[in-house]
Amino acid sequence: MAVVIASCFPSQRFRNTSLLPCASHRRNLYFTSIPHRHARLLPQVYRPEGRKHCLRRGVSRAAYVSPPSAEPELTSGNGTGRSEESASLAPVSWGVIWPLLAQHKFRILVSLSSLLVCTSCTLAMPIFSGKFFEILIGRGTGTLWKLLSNIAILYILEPIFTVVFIVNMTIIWEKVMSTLRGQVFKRMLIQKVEFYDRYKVNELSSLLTSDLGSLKDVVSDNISRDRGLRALSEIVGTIFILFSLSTELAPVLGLLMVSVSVLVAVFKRSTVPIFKVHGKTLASISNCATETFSAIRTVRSFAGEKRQMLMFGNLLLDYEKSGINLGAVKSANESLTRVVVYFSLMALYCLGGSKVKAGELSVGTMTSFIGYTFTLTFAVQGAVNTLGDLRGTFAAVERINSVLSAVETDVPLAYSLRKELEAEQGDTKLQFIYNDEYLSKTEPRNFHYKSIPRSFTDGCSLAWSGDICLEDVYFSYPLRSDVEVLNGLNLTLKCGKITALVGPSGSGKSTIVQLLARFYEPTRGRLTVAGEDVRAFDKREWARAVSIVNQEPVLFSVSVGENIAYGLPDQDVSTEDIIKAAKAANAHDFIISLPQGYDTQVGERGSLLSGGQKQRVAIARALLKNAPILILDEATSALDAVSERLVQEALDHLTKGRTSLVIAHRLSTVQNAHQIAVCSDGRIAELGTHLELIAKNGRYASLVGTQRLAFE
Ligand SMILES: Nc1ncnc2c1ncn2[C@@H]1O[C@H](COP(=O)(O)OP(=O)(O)OP(=O)(O)O)[C@@H](O)[C@H]1O
Repeated sequence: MAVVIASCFPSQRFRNTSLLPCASHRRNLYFTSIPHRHARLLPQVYRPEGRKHCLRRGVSRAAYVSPPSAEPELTSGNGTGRSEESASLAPVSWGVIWPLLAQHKFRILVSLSSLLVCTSCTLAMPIFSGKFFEILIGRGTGTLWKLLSNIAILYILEPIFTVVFIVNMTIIWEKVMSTLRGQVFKRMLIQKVEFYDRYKVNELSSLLTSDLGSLKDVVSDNISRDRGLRALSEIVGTIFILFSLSTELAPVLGLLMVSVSVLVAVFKRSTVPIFKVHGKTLASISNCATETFSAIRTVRSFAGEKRQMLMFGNLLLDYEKSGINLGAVKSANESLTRVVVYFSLMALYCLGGSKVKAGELSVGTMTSFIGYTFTLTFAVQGAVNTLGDLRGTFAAVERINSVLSAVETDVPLAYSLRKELEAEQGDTKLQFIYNDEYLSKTEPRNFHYKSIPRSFTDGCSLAWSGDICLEDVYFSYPLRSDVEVLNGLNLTLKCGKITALVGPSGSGKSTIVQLLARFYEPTRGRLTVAGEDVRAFDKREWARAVSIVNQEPVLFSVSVGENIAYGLPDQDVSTEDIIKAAKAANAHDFIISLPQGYDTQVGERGSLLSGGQKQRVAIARALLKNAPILILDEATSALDAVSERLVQEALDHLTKGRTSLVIAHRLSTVQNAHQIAVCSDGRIAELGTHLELIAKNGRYASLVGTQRLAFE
């Protein structure tokens, strides 16, 4: 695979440079640097010190490019190339968990050995009890003190090995779960954007917390005495000892086992739907609470508290009902289990008692038998409870797998992420992030580009020097595939110039933005940069070539400085660079007046800042990113006059030298654009300058006339 580090020249010029890959086979590794003549193509706009435009650090910025002769094979349709195999690989399955467990072979060995020792101690106790009674009634061999000292050794060894067992099991499972959680999170991040249209944020976060939590608990809650593996080993050991003590009495307890097992099987089958309903209702409760609190201002403004309470109350009733159903099934099973145990004990007393009376069985053996009955009872009940927990866990795992079945994986994104992670083995403590065995397994086998996606440096330098074109683009949103939003749209965004996009609501303006950002791919037609299809470029790296500033910029709940530094998420950004970007975005003055300056926390989604302040932080972030393509989606429409002036100044700075697409409804913004495109019914109906379009007296003139493009 050809690897070129940080080349800033357009890919079509590979043939003309002395720094070309030196072999034609794409698996060879190539290193090169930026030819100066191409670096000069970059406009003289704001660049943080120390940052070499498109040049990114070391191997981490390695870019995968094809040999010059190969033409890119673009994936068809939405560009996924997903295979059946990938769909069948569930994110939480034995196939995924086994390799994670296998990394802890030594600990597993220690755990199983200590389990063997502590179970043997537990199982030896009833035998010693029997011997104790034999000695008391004068029939036993050996002294009482010798017996008691043996019992004391058992009492010391059992807790010690229990600790060793629990500690090791806990370490193994916590490590496995961290990796699994990291992998599921990663799996979510590589889904296509429509995945996030389909599922609520809260549903997704509960998969990571409560559903995966249930998988974690099934081990951590079941490593105590009488549960899980320990219960299972006690059951096996007890049955073995019982048969060696008395072949006549053992079948009585065997009957107990069979009965309980049948009950467990019935329980297992009957509770799956109840567990599912219970889990779903809990998720709805959590959704309702999240939605209410995140939209609290809307709730207040409509006096909607009562409605929200009623909605929440109804969900609580559903949860209560499913909880009671679950409890009823559990209690029926619990009492049936007890009935079987008591029935078996009675049988044991009758049969065993008569054998002792007839001298066919010693009192000690009978005493041991009674002891084992209780051991078995507790162990079987523990195993039943574990099975109950497993039911809940299976339901949770099924939920995770059904949501994360690979249907919506954004394969090109997954591909570029994997390559980047492979090249960048970072913090050893976070190896589960970098260890990408899982991603490579989930990557569909039939996914390939005839040539490997080109690098950011290619896409970036092309974007600095060439036009961006939407060529005969058709598009419908995956969740509404019957509605064609774009119908053969053609639009050229001239390099380094501002294109304003206007049009009636719902005409497809924001959809064009989503396609330019490659959140979605066109169903037909293509997007090109300097004549090259954008799908030829590495998707994550393409993201670095496009900056978007929205009407409602989303900030992270960290400090102002960290929010600005997010413009370069993989780099250590210096304070000077952050301040420089903030100054250029007209944000520095308000930031230093905040209580902790650049360290001030902005609150959830930036709620502790005003709209104009958030907007300027977002612009500073975009300035730091220094991407060649800029999209402003109604960036000033929600601001008052003063804020708008400050933001507009910052935007003027930001748009300088970049290929910009501006969606705006203020005439002042629109008429200063180099060209104006009028979008209507998913096409560009008119294109020209303000004066040209007014003279044409068409749709644009009518938009201005009807004040849908507002004068200030
Ligand atoms: N995620 C989505 N899934 C399905 N349909 C969508 C989605 N987003 C937008 N649409 C639909 O696509 C059409 C175009 O929407 P778009 O947001 O591009 O219009 P717009 O011109 O930007 O409108 P406005 O000026 O009101 O923001 C609309 O009919 C809208 O309902």
